[in-house]
Amino acid sequence: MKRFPADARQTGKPLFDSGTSRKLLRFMSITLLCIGGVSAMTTLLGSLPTTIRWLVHGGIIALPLLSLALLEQQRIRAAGHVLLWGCWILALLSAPSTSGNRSIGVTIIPVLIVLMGWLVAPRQAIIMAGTSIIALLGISLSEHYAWIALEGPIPPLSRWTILTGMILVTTLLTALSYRLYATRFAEQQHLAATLELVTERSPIMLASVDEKDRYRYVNRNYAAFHGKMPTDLIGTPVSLHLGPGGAQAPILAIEKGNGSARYRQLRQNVQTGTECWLEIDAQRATREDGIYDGYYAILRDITDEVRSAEQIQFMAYHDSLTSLPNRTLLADRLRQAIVRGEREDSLIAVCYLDLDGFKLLNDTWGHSTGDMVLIQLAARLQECVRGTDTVARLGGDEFVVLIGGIQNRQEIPVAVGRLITAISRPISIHAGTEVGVSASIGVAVSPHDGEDPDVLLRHADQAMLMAKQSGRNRFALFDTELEQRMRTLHQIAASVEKGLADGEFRLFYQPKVNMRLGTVIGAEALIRWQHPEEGLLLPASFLPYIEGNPMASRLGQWVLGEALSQIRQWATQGLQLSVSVNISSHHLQDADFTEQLANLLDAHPDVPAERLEIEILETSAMEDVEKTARIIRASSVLGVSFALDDFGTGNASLTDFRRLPAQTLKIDKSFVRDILEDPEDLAIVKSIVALANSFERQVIAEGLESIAHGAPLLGLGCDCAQGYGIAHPMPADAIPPWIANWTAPAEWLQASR
Ligand SMILES: Nc1nc2c(ncn2[C@@H]2O[C@H](COP(=O)(O)OP(=O)(O)OP(=O)(O)O)[C@@H](O)[C@H]2O)c(=O)[nH]1
Repeated sequence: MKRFPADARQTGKPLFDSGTSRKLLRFMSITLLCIGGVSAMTTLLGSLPTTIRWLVHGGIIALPLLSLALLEQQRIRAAGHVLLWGCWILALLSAPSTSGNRSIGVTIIPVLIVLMGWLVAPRQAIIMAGTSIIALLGISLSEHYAWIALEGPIPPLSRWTILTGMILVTTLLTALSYRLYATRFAEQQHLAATLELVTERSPIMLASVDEKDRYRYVNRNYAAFHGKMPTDLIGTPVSLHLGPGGAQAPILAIEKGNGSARYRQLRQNVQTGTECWLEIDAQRATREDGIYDGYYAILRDITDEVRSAEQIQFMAYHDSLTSLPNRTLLADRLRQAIVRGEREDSLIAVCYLDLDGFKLLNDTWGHSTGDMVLIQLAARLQECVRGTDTVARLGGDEFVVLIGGIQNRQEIPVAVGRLITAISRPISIHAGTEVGVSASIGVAVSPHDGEDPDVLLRHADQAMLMAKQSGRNRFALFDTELEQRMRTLHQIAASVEKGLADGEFRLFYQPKVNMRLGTVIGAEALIRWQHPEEGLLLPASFLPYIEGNPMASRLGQWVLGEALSQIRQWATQGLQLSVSVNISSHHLQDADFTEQLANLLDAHPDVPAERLEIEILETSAMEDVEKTARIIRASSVLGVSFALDDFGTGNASLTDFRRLPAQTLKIDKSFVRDILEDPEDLAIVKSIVALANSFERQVIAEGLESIAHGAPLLGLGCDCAQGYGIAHPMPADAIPPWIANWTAPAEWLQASR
């Protein structure tokens, strides 16, 4: 019978190991065979009835042979049983022939009992001892009442000599057995005590349940888990503490697992009131006869393991800052959404968000404030979508929102509009301080723009870049034309990069003059691309394509450096000329623009910073007046001056204008071109000049197409101009001779008087 662990004290095993048992049994069998041979030739059993005599003779031969055969098959215990029980029966059968229970045969019974304990099992030895007493009692009674009147001849050996020998052997064997039993018992006691110590001290919970589903044994931990003492549980039905379902669970698991089962279960720790994950190892117990005897279970609290596995799992699929799904989980959700969309015949909008100017926010307020903003935005985005939709962070300032269940495309702008509104609400970063954030969003719609997660994400990303390039804080829907355009943009940016590396870019210079004084006041640097196959290209054929691309900033830096080198070169030729350079709004918005400028000026120490002027489009300055003003102020500290290019086209309000510390206004050529015929344009130019005068700014007319255009400008107080009417842009080495030869037309001098 298997019991755990109380029954560990009773092993029921023989004292001898199988090797010793085998040797002993073999020895005994052979000895018995010899005895059998000798006894067959003597008249030892002569007084017995013939049948019993032959039975005893046959037994003495058959038993050892059978035992030896069983030993051959490694069936040691069976061999032991056959031999010992067989000898015992033969001893009893032959007892009457040699004077009943005083016979020599009977004297071997104690020896057999001791051997039974050694070789087969202590329990069998006890049975043999008990039945021996009954059998011997029966023999004594039969002798007394002379039921059996068998009196044979006295055996040739002296009965007393054999008796004494047998008593000595039995005493010796008994003493030996006692020692062996005592040692084994002490070992068992020690093992049981150790087991008890281990089971009670270990964090493991143990329970043994009987065949009627009652606790047979529980250790202290198990009982404590249920808020009880072991004595409160032992003997009570399991269902009383775990409910019928809880009581059935291990039994079902064992049945399913063919005798043993390992499974996990979430259970309430009654003592602490917390929920715990338990790992349960259950094993069916069976009695020796194979009958079900309940089960025992080892339970381990694996809550920490489960929690940390959950944590690791969470970290593998979520962004650590915002706890939003990461790229891996997003791909999975997107796959599921595509399948759901196909099933429900609905659309999925994949919205790719990239915050605008987040680098500057980080640089201005610090990385931890940036983190705070990202966390707040993550929460806002989640508020904008349904529980079935997904908001993921890809890293940096990039998020993706999956919106499913869309029935028609008209719903998309509404949903994306909600995202834009949520993002643009001011975010409080410190007590009383708020920042404004915007995002550019690209939207790809499944199934039209792709049915594969990677393709959809790529298309949404491309659309997002378009939204960025079209001015930020807006969204763009992906379309195939857009993809083509993106590809073209990418190719142009790559060839510009190559052209820059191969030195194919040139700067041309267009003189700027003071018409009233008849002097050259500077030159505007204008980029040209000496393309190896397409010849000299004007900026309109490549600049718009790299707008918003990092290449634009790199090209802008090259222009600034080249212009500074040219100023220095002209100075060495005795020509002190100021140069203005056009800078794109994206380049100006580079977080390190002022730093780039300072580095370039440092690289040209002999060029006075005042000789450099930066022209920015009025329209782009108006996109973020505050930011542009900040950059202008920071760069002006270096000595560089600024001009607002194409002035009059950007609808700058007076407030904006006042906030922008640019020293010069360049009147857009569209107004200058028609001043001779169009009184409205003349009026515009007049008001710009008046505005410049009121705010003490310089003013210069762009696109002066003829000498005739000069006089009205001079009449309005606009003394400076540039344009084809004065000179076309020309290579740098053409500038000195042009200046040397240029004189102001007489009409201008007259108009100036
Ligand atoms: N605070 C914070 N900043 C991050 C984190 N990861 C990336 N960034 C920063 O986020 C900025 C992302 O900048 P970009 O998207 O390249 O540039 P941007 O300034 O947003 O410019 P545009 O996208 O062109 O509008 C970089 O400065 C990164 O250093 C983060 O976990 N926390």
